[in-house]
Order: sequence, then C-alpha cells, then structure tokens
Amino acid sequence: MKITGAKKGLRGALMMPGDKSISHRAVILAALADGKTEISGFLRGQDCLHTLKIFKMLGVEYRDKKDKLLIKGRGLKGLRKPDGQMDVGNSGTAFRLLAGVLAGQDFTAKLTGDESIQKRPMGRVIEPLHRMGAEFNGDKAPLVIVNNKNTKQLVGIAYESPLASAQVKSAILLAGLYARGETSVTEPALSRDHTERMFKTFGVRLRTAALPSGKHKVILPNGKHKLKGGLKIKIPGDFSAAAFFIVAALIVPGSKLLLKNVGVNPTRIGLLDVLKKMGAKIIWQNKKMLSGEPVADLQIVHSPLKAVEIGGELLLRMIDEAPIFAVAAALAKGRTVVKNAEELRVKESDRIKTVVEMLKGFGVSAAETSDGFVIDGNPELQIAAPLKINSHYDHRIAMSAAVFGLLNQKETTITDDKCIETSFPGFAALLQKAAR
Ligand SMILES: O=C(O)C1=C[C@@H](OP(=O)(O)O)[C@@H](O)[C@H](O)C1
Ligand SMILES: C=C(OP(=O)(O)O)C(=O)O
Repeated sequence: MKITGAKKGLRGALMMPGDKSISHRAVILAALADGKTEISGFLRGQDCLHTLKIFKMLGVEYRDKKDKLLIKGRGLKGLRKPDGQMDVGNSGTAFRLLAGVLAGQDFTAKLTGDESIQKRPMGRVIEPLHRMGAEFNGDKAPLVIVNNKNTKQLVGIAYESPLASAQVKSAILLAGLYARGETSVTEPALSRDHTERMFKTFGVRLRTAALPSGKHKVILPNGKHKLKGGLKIKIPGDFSAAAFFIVAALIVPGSKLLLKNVGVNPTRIGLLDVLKKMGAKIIWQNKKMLSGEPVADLQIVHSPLKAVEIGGELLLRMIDEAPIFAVAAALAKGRTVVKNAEELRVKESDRIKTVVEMLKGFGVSAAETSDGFVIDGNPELQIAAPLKINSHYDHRIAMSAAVFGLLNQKETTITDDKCIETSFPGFAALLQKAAR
C-alpha cells in the first residue's frame, strides 16, 4: 500500500466495519443455538470468515445475504466431525474459542493456522481445558483435540486465571456449556466481556461479580444449557477499527470526522480515556444499546496532544489499540511511557518490537522496555521523505503506519498490507475517502 500526505483534514461521516470479537462470537453461538439466527453487521474480514468456514466444516449451514448472515444452528450436540483439519488463518480468537467448543464434542478434530498462529502460546487454554477433562495432542497450532464416543463428559472447574484474557475466559465458558457442574473463571481484572453479554442474549444464565480484591469472576451455573434460536443479532461497528480513524483525525490538522454506530463497550475503550487525558476533543452522540452492547456516534476534532503514562487495567482495555496509540503519542508533547504490556509480545507480531521499529521508521525517538515502550513525542514533527515501513504481516501495524503516513508529504510504502484484510477490508479506500 502507498500513502501520501493528507492535503486537508479528515472530514465527513463514516461507518466502521462490524466488530471482530463480537462477529466471531455471534457465529459460534448461532451455530450452537437451537434454530436460526439472523446476524447483521457481521465483519467480513478474513479472521471471521475463517470461523464461518470452520463451522461449515462442522456441518453448520448458513446463507450469506449481502447485509445479513443467516445461520442454521445445530444445537449444542449437533456438530459433525469435520473432513480434514480446520484452519483459523491469522486469528488467535478463533483458535482459542474453538478449542473450547471442540473440547466438548464426541469426535477428534485438528485446528491449525498461519505462521503467526503457529508461534502464539496456546498453553493458556490447553491447561484449563485439560483440567476440565479435555485431551490434546500438541501445545500450539497445529493442535489435535482428542475425543470419541466414549469420551467422558467434561467437568466444570473454578479457574483462577493468571491472565486477564477474554480468549481464555471464553474458551473455558464455551467448554463449560458441555460440562457437568458449575464452571467459573476468576481473572485478575475484567477483560472484554462480549462472551458474557452474548451468552445472556442467547438465554444462557450467567452470574458475574467484581470481587473486593479487584479480581473479576464469571460463573456458569450447573445445569443443562441451551442457546435459543430465532434471534436477530446486530453487531456494532468495531471500536478497534474506529481507533485508526480517531487517531488520524486527531493528528491531521483541519480534521472533523464523525464515526457512526461504534461499539463503546467499557472493556474496549481504554483508548478514549487515554486520549481524553492527552487533550483530545471527542464528542459522544446518540448512545444506545444494540443486542446487549453499547454503541454511539463519535465526533473527533483535530487536537494538540500531550504525553501520558499508562499501564495496568487501562492498558488491558486498549490492548489492541497500542500500535495506533503509539502514533498519537509520537505527535504528543512530552515523553509517553507504556508499562505492563508484555502481552503485546505474543500478538500477531511482537508488537513491542514492531511498534518501536515502525515509529523509528518515521524518524520518531522511541525505545523498547521489557514490558512496553517509551516514546519522545514531537508535535512539530515534519516528514518529507519517501519511506518504506515493514508491517511484519501484522494488520494493526500496517494500519497504524498508514495513519502515520498521512503526515508524510512524500510517499510512504507499507509492505505486505494484505494482512489488513484480516480485520478491516476496505481500510485503504475508506482512509483515502476521509482524507481526500
Ligand atoms: O476475545 C477476543 O475477541 C480478543 C481478546 C484479546 O486477546 P486476549 O484474550 O489474548 O487478551 C484481544 O487482543 C483480541 O484481539 C481479541
Ligand atoms: C490480537 C488480535 O487478534 P487475535 O488475537 O484474534 O489474533 C488483534 O486483532 O489485534
């Protein structure tokens, strides 16, 4: 992809693609429901299309109309043994959530994915699922989930997760649908809660509790679970996609941009809290609920920014936004410090390394630390040189670099930008439209 500097600010009103996390969950729960589900706003990015294809291999029929996806659920016990291995592509969410679903079946299945997935840690789901009674061959992708007709039913566990991870929590809750007894997950802080919200939408009883220690617990009670059919699920615009346009409008002078129908689930919008502290002008409009998730229109006005220090729970709520946040920090006045971000090292790329490399490529002073990075921001930064930035096949690095490229008066080339298709098809065209 080639980006040239924005002549004017970003203007107009845009709709973001459907939320990636919620799209995966909508397909999974619809496939396990008793009856049909109509899904609108489904993200047709490669990650979610892999999940859909996998359920087709598991015997789930669907109809893909232009604006709707109709899924014929087979009930919790209705999945069929797939013919061949199932490929999640680049998607950690698909891999880990499916491991939970497949742990509860009575057939053996093999999950795999691309080069990046084959390097990502899967012990974090294998270990708790094994404690529930699931058997695996392997500790990473490709991974075999071993079952047969005589496999014993899973048993619920009370899992104290060392990580605040929605993928771990969701894998356990999905396996819990097949388990005897109560299943609970306690996490050090509340990770994104889309699974809990959607379980409730599909009629599954769940209890959640914020513990005095600051930990968070979700309990799936003992009982025979059933997901109801006949629902119409509406998926909000993806906040993680919107983040690129939010930061673009903040850093390009003259911008005033409206993003409509964006998901604003509190477990996802840490970036808005941080940007506010940095001095960003962002106005919320039309807040409402959509299938159990809050959405709003966000108006973003170009603003001078100042540096911040972040870590802990706030970082958890903006973990996928770290790369684009770094772009905002590069243009902010002062030194920005990001701590407690070790998880960034095991995403699609080592995002501590690749973020710092990307910033340096634009002439920014930035350095890695063991658990994050330090950025010396410069609001006066002038870039006017042809540049080549390596995406490392990571969609969020590629899109962050494209946004930064709006400030380069000469051409910025981003390598291997096809990875953007995993989460944001049509990104380049939309950015061009807004920045024209
Ligand atoms: O559950 C999800 O949909 C996701 C959870 C997060 O990962 P972890 O659970 O590994 O923190 C996030 O980084 C990922 O993009 C999507
Ligand atoms: C980390 C991400 O996704 P996943 O874990 O599903 O690959 C992401 O989209 O930034």
